[in-house]
Amino acid sequence: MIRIDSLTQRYGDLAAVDDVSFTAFPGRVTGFLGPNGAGKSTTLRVLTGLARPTAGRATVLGHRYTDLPNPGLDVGVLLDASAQHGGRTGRETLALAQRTMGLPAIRVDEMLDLVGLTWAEGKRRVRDYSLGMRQRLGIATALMGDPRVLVLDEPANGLDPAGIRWMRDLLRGFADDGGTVLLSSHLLSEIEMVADDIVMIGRGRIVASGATAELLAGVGTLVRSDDGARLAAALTTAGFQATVRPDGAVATDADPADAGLVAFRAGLPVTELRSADGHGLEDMFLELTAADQREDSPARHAGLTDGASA
Ligand SMILES: Nc1ncnc2c1ncn2[C@@H]1O[C@H](COP(=O)(O)OP(=O)(O)OP(=O)(O)O)[C@@H](O)[C@H]1O
Repeated sequence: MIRIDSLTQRYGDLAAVDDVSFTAFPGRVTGFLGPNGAGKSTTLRVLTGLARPTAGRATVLGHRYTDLPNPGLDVGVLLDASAQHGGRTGRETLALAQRTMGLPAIRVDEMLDLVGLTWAEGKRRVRDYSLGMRQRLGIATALMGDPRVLVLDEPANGLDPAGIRWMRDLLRGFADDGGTVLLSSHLLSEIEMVADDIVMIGRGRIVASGATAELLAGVGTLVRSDDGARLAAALTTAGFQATVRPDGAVATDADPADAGLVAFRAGLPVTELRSADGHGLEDMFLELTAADQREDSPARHAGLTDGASA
């Protein structure tokens, strides 16, 4: 299990991570989703002891990462595959990790096999690896100590479609065996395919979190009039959740009949009214991110911003 509790990380005036709380549970893949600069890497750096937080706490299996005696045996980490030492061969990279963790030398060959790097590729220097090969090598290092928790920052970067499927199957298998997986991505399609739970972050704050299926089901109804802001306000006043999408339509948890009635009572002619089922996570992600970037948006009052446990 991974717990992030009221985590804040400031750089000068910027709150790169602003009071973020969520939990990643065993047996589940938790997708940490957000646009560039949202605060994902900063959160993962604090979680893995590379940065000290301004406030709050991040723990793996109940401990701070830096308090784990041999962290590689508990948590596998891949933060930046391109940062691996270019002068070492893949095999040397793995051998270093194997010795650091006090594991038998056979683990090097086992891990090369597991991630689909050949004997010849293992002998090549990392600087001659493609990004996809570096991701595979990074995964091999992360899995070396047979950990119960995996923390991965954008692991699909550089992988070809077959590699992406391989990664997805690997993470699924790891979680199905009882492991905890936290992976960050700005690729909605990637997260949607693999994550049981999603934590969405925008500008350092959680904008939504929960089971992937529930987040999708929560989209509800789409209603449009010529004044989206007034319509959203009327729906919110009537006790419904409502978010103005970038295209001006309002997404609400009211059913279509209630949404139509609220618009009628507010004197707003409805130009479109339909179930929003079938909207992909991408729409929702864009809505929530856009909403997060507007101060005092309806979404901020819609119960989607409480940073509840995933
Ligand atoms: N060491 C630092 N000093 C100052 N600002 C920083 C530092 N590290 C990160 N930031 C800023 O904090 C914010 C969050 O960055 P972070 O790298 O955590 O985002 P991210 O969600 O991982 O984005 P990406 O998908 O682009 O990797 C950004 O505005 C970034 O410029």
